[in-house]
Amino acid sequence: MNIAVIGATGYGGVELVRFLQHHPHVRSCSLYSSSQDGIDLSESFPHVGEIEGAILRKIDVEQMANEHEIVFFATPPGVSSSLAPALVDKGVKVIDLSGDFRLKDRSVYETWYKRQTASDHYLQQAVYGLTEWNKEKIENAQLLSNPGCYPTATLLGLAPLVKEGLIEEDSIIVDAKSGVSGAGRKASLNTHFSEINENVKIYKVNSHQHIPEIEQMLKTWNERIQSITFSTHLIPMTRGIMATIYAKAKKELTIETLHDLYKTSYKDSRFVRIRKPGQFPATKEVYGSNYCDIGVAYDERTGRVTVVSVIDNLVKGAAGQAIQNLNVMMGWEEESGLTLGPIYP
Ligand SMILES: NC(=O)C1=CN([C@@H]2O[C@H](COP(=O)(O)OP(=O)(O)OC[C@H]3O[C@@H](n4cnc5c(N)ncnc54)[C@H](OP(=O)(O)O)[C@@H]3O)[C@@H](O)[C@H]2O)C=CC1
Ligand SMILES: CC(=O)N[C@@H](CCC(=O)OP(=O)(O)O)C(=O)O
Repeated sequence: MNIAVIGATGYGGVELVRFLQHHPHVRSCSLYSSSQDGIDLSESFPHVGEIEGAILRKIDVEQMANEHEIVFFATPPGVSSSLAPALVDKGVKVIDLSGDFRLKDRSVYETWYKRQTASDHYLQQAVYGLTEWNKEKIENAQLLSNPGCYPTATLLGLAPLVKEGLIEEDSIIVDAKSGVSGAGRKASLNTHFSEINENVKIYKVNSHQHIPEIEQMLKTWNERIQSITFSTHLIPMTRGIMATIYAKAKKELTIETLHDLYKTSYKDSRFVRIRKPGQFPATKEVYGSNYCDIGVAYDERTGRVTVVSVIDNLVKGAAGQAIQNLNVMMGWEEESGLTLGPIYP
């Protein structure tokens, strides 16, 4: 299998390289850069060591289509929507980590991302890669749109409740926190040390681009869901997302029924772990791994459910889930290359 990674010099891309290096079905992959062709990836990232194919190559879609069966995009918005269609037309399988193909309605993308994306033909063809809940479509996907980091944590946390119709459709509130690597490697005023250290910042209030992505998926599970309240915070850590989700139950529940629902919903999901009643996950418990860990609670006084869902934004929230999707698309074992557990402490 000839694999290519575009954007290998970024955080998502180099995380793909880390996993692909140890993937049992991948012998080598070619790495592409729009700004550093001819340079060895280990110049930017000494931790990857001396690897085959480490010399970054210039992006040339025609030549890539001839050489590769699979191309990953780990690039900023706007790149895959302009380059991927030509690859797809030539029969290449594309896995895109950016948001370019996630929203089915172009006008919604333009409103939230403030830019243009690909034509409807490709948007409709793209399969949303929330692996645990979309496996049948992923198996046959040629253009795979990997979910955003916050949507992955949020949707895995909400799915059992929404699918079972257990919560009031207009009552969902998501309070999410992210480590700074979620913003990518490029330096910016908002993410440099003295802005982040000993600080917590809320950002993109009611305007985060992941709001329509989450709502789009929730609506496919329950068409009565219209909108959610979703807020994001930057916290002083490198990796990790915690999504704390609140919703009003339609009828009285018990913690036992809730816990059973989650256990049953994810009984065949290798990468989703449900905490025992009364226990909740922390981001360090998934650090560096492809796990999504979930804890649930029911407050008898208010009739509200609380769900806590944690992931590593660069793994289950990006490169790990992308490789999980590659495995499903190729008919390989779903956990191939992803079996390493979290790093702790
Ligand atoms: N960081 C995260 O936790 C997550 C990120 N994502 C998404 O994944 C994508 C990559 O994110 P991340 O790795 O964090 O970002 P980074 O900023 O760390 O890396 C992006 C890479 O894209 C390449 N690039 C920039 N402009 C272009 C261009 N015009 N054409 C081709 N390549 C370009 C750059 O490499 P070079 O200059 O070498 O070409 C750069 O290293 C983004 O869309 C992001 O939103 C999704 C989920 C989680
Ligand atoms: C901490 C941080 O800044 N996170 C980024 C995640 C961006 C991302 O993953 O963007 P797409 O999924 O839309 O490509 C953010 O909140 O915008």
